[in-house]
Amino acid sequence: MSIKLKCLSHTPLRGLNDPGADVVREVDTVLAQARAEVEAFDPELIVIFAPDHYNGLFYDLMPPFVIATAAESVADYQTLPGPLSIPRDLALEMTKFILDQDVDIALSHRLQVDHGCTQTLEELTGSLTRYPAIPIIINSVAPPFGPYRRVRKLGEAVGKFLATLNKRVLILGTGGLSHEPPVPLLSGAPDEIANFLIAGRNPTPEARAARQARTIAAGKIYGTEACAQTPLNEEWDLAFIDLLTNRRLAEVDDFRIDEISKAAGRSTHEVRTWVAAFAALAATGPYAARKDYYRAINEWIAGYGVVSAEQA
Ligand SMILES: O=C(O)CCc1cccc(O)c1O
Ligand SMILES: [Fe+2]
Repeated sequence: MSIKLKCLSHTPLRGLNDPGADVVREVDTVLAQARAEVEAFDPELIVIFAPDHYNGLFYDLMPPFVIATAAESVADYQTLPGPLSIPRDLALEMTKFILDQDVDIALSHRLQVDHGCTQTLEELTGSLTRYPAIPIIINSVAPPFGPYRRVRKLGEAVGKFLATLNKRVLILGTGGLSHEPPVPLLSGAPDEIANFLIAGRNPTPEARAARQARTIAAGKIYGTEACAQTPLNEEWDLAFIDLLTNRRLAEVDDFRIDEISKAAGRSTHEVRTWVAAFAALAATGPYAARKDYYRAINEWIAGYGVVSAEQA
């Protein structure tokens, strides 16, 4: 068993509403390096913890955690279409193992995944099918959320399963850090928006284009006084990265959902995927982690970070 981890932000505005060329180049360089490391590691399995943004999962039945044996990209924004390459039997075995660890997880034999999963797969591997990958979706965008300690337990269960395999495994977490894109809330929503949040699967191309235009417009004013959304919070982001790299993961058990939403934005909870990823790695033994990159990037609506770790 050999395990490596990468956690990084995603943003569908990359390429659609870019910051200055120097910042774009900086991030390109960081991602090229990360991708080269993945290529050199040559993983036999990827486990990707990802959020969903009302593309695959809706309030008609909103699960806290889902694992999939088959999944297809909805190709939102500029992401790749097509199926992921999921090892079906191994995903089923992992599901049973997680349940046996007293962690409830929903199972999908036909999941739709969005940029929250596919962007990172593409950035780190060049496609959606380069390596066998098992996606685990953690609800991070559609409140209410369970406590962070449950996410840590989920990660632990996954890590214990990975420790039983004799494989090179890459664990990925995608999303965060601080940010609040214009994702509507069900609470108080007018009927049309409520209907979308409850049962908005497979929107028309026009609806997708309108959503993309809304996000781009938000990116153009994000962080200014004209913007109603909670701004980026570099201090929160760096403290969170510090907690991970200093192996203080247990502290997430004290995280307060509402406080984080207020301090760093409602979508900051995508860091739940990072918590699960690190908990999985930590369950396999001691680890060493490093911060590869951080910058608060308003144009992308992203406290943008990249962190790597491996067994020590
Ligand atoms: O739900 C949507 O369509 C917007 C999603 C979105 C926007 C900006 C930064 C992100 O990280 C992100 O996920
Ligand atoms: Fe996101």
